[in-house]
Amino acid sequence: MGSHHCFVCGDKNPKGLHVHFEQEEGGAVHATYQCDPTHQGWPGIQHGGITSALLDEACAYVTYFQGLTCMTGQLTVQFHAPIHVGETLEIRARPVRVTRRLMDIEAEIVSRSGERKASAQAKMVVLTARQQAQAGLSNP
Ligand SMILES: CCCCC/C=C\C/C=C\C/C=C\C/C=C\CCCC(=O)SCCNC(=O)CCNC(=O)[C@H](O)C(C)(C)COP(=O)(O)OP(=O)(O)OC[C@H]1O[C@@H](n2cnc3c(N)ncnc32)[C@H](O)[C@@H]1OP(=O)(O)O
Repeated sequence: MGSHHCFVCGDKNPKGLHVHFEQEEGGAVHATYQCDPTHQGWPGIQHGGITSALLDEACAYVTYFQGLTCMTGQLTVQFHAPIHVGETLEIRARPVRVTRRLMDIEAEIVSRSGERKASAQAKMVVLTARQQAQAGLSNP
């Protein structure tokens, strides 16, 4: 569990998505999520912002499980197919390149039947102690 009040994963956020991420060998993460009717954009279709938040969070969890304090510097999302209300989704992310200050991460969302719904590439910036303090994350 990251922050208890996180919109995507927080167990104490009454308006949150309550997604639980698990770690895999090699630094990858995964979670499942069922598309909720309150998160529609077009009728019956999940809002792209929710899809983006799920992908962003998966990328954040890759860094979190490695003990790093990061923020998303860049997130590029591709929406491949509509996500329908009620569909159960698998969310996955994995590190592809790691330097001292940056983690490049790829994430994707697939349906239970294996249809690729969305994918993303993130640049997660490893915060310096000063940046953590400036962001108010010194005692998260
Ligand atoms: C049990 C309880 C534990 C409690 C723990 C609590 C919390 C922790 C929890 C959870 C983790 C899990 C869940 C996640 C939580 C949140 C989820 C999603 C993540 C987000 O949603 S987070 C919000 C959105 N996010 C922002 O709000 C960032 C705003 N922004 C800034 O705060 C600065 O902009 C910053 C710091 C990003 C950069 O600072 P800066 O500009 O000073 O850059 P700096 O010198 O540090 O760069 C170093 C290297 O990153 C490269 N770089 C920099 N910026 C880049 C960019 N934009 N694109 C591509 N590359 C970039 C440079 O090029 C250089 O690369 P190189 O080393 O190769 O030269």
